[in-house]
Amino acid sequence: MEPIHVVAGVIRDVRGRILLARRTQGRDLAGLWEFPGGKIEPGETPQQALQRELREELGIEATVGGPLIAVPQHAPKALMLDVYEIKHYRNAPRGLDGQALAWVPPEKLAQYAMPPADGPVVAALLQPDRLLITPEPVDGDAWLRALEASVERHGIRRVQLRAPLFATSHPDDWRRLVEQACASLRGQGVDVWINGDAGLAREFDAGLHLRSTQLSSPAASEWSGLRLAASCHSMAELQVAAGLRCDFALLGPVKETRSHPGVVGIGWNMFRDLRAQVPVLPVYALGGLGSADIVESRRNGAQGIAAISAWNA
Ligand SMILES: Nc1nc2c([nH]c(=O)n2[C@@H]2O[C@H](COP(=O)(O)OP(=O)(O)OP(=O)(O)O)[C@@H](O)[C@H]2O)c(=O)[nH]1
Ligand SMILES: [Mg+2]
Repeated sequence: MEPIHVVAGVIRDVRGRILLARRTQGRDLAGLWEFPGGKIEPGETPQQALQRELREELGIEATVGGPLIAVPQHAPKALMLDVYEIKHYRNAPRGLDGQALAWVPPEKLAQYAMPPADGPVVAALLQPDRLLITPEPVDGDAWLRALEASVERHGIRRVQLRAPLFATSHPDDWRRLVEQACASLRGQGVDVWINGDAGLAREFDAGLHLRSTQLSSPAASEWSGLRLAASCHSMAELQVAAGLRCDFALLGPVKETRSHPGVVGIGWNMFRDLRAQVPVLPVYALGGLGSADIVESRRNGAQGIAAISAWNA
């Protein structure tokens, strides 16, 4: 069955607060908060549909801006939640269907109970759209300096410290590098994640980025209290990541990569289809992608791009 195409708007007031509407009784998902909007009718463009919905539901005349993210969802209902920024609008929004309205500071959005597909929308508003994954160090000091420079040059706000070979062959050097990297990246305002090692994540108060192999035997007690993210290659792994309430997952490879030559990517259609199985979970796309792919990734339901090669040059 074709998914229902739903358009919704991010409407801000002069203080930067965002408008949520509460779904009224007697409809599906009653009582949950949502971004105002509704279903596209035959013959309408998404922008026309959104203008009409906002006129009908809120009494405003809106100018639709750029797309934020389009979240595909398979179940419980097949839909595509296609969200746009509202550039400006005339009239003060009112709940014309009797729905309650709330102006919510962005950092408080997570306190409102929303439908599953809104999870990635809120993440797209609040969290970084690019995630840098480190390469293996050759020389530790050079690795650290290069990391700081890449973060600066590419405007990176989220980093995964990953070096499985070096971490195994030089565990003490790796621990020291992780310590230095955490200190310096935090000074640059970066959210730091550590690949695979719960002990290091705990010691340096970073998130734990789970390898896909760790998802097959979840060590819930060892990970308790840590922020979790996960690398996934299949629907089953994505479902484990969602079950662990990961902050986000990585899914790929979308295209063939320099680090894995000869491994064919899954492509955007497959990416979208897989991520639609776990609507609530923010998912970065990776594999042969960089800054130029962020817009397309958002059209396919991604939080953005994760990459080694693109941002370590
Ligand atoms: N407007 C809106 N709909 C959402 C959001 N998240 C989400 O899952 N949906 C789902 O998308 C569908 C939107 O349909 P709707 O009920 O608002 O449709 P509508 O305004 O055209 O009115 P209708 O109820 O008369 O059909 C619902 O199944 C709703 O649960 C959201 O943030 N905003
Ligand atoms: Mg509606």
